[in-house]
Amino acid sequence: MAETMLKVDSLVKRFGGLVATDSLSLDVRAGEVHALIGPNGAGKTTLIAQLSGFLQPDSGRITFDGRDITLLPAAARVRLGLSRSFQITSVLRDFTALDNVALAEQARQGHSFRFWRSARADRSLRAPGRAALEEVGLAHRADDPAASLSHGEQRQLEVAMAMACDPRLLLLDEPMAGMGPEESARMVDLLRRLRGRRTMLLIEHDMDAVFALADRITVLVYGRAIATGTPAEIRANEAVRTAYLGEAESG
Ligand SMILES: Nc1ncnc2c1ncn2[C@@H]1O[C@H](COP(=O)(O)OP(=O)(O)OP(=O)(O)O)[C@@H](O)[C@H]1O
Repeated sequence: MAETMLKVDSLVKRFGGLVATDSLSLDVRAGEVHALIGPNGAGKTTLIAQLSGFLQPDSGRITFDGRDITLLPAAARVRLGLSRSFQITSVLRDFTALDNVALAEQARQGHSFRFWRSARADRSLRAPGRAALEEVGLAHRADDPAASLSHGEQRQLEVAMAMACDPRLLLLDEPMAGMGPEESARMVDLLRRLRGRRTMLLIEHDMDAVFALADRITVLVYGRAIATGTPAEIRANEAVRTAYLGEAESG
């Protein structure tokens, strides 16, 4: 069995009286695409925020490559190879696709976005930037302003921005959000190409995409993991059908 890359042990996060992460444990194995699904408000985003270091858990432990990272700041996690895909709002619209990737890389290295001029000029950032654009299928758009990219291409750009940091584990927070069927299919293709080369934790509402991509799926309901298994196991799981899939299918 593949080694465990990320391990979450009995994680708890409360917002006042609400337990958003409720004694949650899960593991992500090296090389797998692990999807996290669950109804609205299940706690998916809250979990990703704790994994990436934007939220501090109340208790529990997060281990990455055998190292306890529970209290590590976000930037330090990125340097260890744990990278969250950028949100579309962090794409600078007047900058080219390549500039955006170079800036993301520079920001991850701990520099400020204020020094964008040097990022533009810095050749050491441009080669990995081009490679990342190549990897997501956007090389032909490298010199176009981000504003001229379609919604789908901007989301591909977000993935390239995360890839520029050469992550060992990529946290993808709803990469298909707001996409039409064609754009979604393109993103599924992209993630399928990355599969095997990158370990991914994927949060996604698009069940077709999840079942097409995931090696394993964890189902969250009210902050708890009610099941983890292969897509076939999750489909057949009675508790999951009742709590989520049945509801989604009938609704
Ligand atoms: N900063 C916060 N303060 C108070 N409550 C919060 C905060 N962030 C999230 N919550 C609550 O925690 C619960 C989990 O929210 P979260 O956004 O993690 O769910 P989700 O599974 O990502 O939902 P969605 O699929 O709608 O994005 C929800 O009840 C939400 O209202």
